[in-house]
Amino acid sequence: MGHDPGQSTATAALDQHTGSRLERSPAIGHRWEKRRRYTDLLRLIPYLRPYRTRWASMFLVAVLGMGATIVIPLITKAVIDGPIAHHDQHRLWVLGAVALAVGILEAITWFVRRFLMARATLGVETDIRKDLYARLQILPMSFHGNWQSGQLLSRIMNDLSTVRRFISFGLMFLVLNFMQIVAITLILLSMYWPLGVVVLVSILPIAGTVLHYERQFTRLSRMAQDQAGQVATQVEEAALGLRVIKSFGREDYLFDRFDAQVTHLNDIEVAKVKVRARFWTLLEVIPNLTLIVVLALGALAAGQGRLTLGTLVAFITLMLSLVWPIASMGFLLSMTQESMTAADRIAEIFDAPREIEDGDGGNSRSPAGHLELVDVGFRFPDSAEEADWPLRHVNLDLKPGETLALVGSTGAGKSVLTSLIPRLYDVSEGRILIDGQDVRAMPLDTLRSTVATAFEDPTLFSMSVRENVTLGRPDASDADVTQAIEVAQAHFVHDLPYGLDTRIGEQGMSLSGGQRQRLSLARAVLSAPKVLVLDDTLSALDVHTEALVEEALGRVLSEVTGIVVAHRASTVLLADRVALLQHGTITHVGTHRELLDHVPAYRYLLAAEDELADDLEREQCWEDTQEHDRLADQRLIEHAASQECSDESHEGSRAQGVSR
Ligand SMILES: Nc1ncnc2c1ncn2[C@@H]1O[C@H](COP(=O)(O)OP(=O)(O)OP(=O)(O)O)[C@@H](O)[C@H]1O
Repeated sequence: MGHDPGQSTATAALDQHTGSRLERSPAIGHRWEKRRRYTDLLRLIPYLRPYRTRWASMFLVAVLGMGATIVIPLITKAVIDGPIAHHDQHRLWVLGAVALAVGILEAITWFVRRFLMARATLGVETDIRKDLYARLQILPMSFHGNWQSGQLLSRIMNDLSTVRRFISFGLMFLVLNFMQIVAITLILLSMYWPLGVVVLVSILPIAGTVLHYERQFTRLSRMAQDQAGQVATQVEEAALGLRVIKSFGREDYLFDRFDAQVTHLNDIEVAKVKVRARFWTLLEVIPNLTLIVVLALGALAAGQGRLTLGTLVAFITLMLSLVWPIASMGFLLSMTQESMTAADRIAEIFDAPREIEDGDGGNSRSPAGHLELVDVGFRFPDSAEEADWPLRHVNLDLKPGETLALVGSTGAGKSVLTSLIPRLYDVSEGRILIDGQDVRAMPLDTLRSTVATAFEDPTLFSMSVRENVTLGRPDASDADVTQAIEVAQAHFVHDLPYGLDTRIGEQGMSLSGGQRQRLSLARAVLSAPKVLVLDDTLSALDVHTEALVEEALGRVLSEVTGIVVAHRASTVLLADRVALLQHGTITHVGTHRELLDHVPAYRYLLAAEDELADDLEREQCWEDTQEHDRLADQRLIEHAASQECSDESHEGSRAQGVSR
């Protein structure tokens, strides 16, 4: 094949705009070229098992239809060489009736096959889709960090539909057409072998054409599918980031980016169409050319009496019935290539390593919540060898019921550290223990019901407020929900149009940042964990609401082991001790006051001086108030005592008076 400008444009475009992304990402890459492409498609075939009876019936009906297609020309031959040649009207009626019956049978098989097809294969698509979704749920954070959600979306929607179309339609016709071509060629050879050989020889260029275009088409199919994922990502980002885009007035900029991506998808599709057009044209032209040759040679043979007229008519009719199966092979083979690359993209998700394996250590007793980090080190799974470790030699020991504030500069690794506890990531070295048991040995269900996290950037789902809050504990009673809402000071939910049953928008966008944080906090509190992790959960609250939440949270934290990521002194005061995270490790642990007094880095981090001063003042004020209250109480007691004394003396003197 010569140089294809359409294809090169598409390739260059993809390299420029998405190729770099594809190559960078270990998850996508061009691994597919090295894979055994057929096996990925074959791996999906077992999904047909529950529907095998329907599929087998569909196939049998289709074979019956194919048989009818082949039989009709043979009846035609019998009619021409028999009743017509011998002027036998009775046999003509009989054979005519048989031909009509076979024609009706063929029509019925078409109808039944289509009816069965939908039922046999839509279920397959649904089953694979459910399994894919389940797989996405258990794949680790590192996988989701690497993959654009648009790529996942396009795989779970477009690629699966491509595979389903192939399984329901393409695969069956590929097999049927192949059977039809072989059967008709054999019949043609047996009818008049010289013409049969002509037909057989014409299959060679057809096979050559298929082999020639197959690789190009596969490559372009894969590029188009990856690019469709890029487009889906752009749409998703534009929808989610609409507020930012509008506020910066950058709609045109986003549109241009989208336009570029869609144009590249278009270029690839055009390149695909060009390859397909050549491929299909040859597959259409070759059988038609063969037909012309057969017609000429057949007419010659019939003229010389080596072939009956009926045989020639049947031969040509059968040849004509070969044109569609051969021509459609182009379409079917391109469909096969597309579904192979689609299956390959689906297999990349199924094959992505799980990384976080379920622990099998049984621990039946309910955990107390003693949390230990022993020489913990962490680096991201796909980070370069020479990259720094975000965390190294981290040691912590939190007794049940103790709360620790984790303080560190932005990007110090606080979130990463907290995400190691529920095993969103696994430690790279060292151990995390809960009640002496390594978290990696705990069943994930147990671990994640033991540890609950409220994140700084809370995600809410498109469901009711109640469903969002009870996510970690679906069986929570109304009283529990009310209590969690009380702790999180999320009373605003009662003012929503349908209260707790109000459906909140995509990502809870109809709520403010602080409202979302409070629902996320209520969710974490409600799940009644033994270890509660609050990753800067109160950052979006105003000081008054924060103070109310902290007061209620203090009660919750006294019953669980808590880690509170804190940037503000007010939050730190929730904790019994504070740990300072610097340079990827815990450098100091102590009380807030100890660290304030002795660690300049801590002082620098926590206090804008005036905030610190306020804070100290508040503490001092609180202590003063306590002292004041104590003194007041003391005075009250003394006053009451003196009252009692004076009353007594009064009573006494009255009594004396009376006695006197
Ligand atoms: N998925 C990731 N892959 C690679 N590096 C990451 C990833 N997530 C975070 N990091 C890096 O790890 C470091 C620690 O991030 P982390 O989110 O824990 O910081 P943090 O202390 O919680 O910061 P902040 O106070 O701003 O929330 C940062 O340098 C960050 O860039």
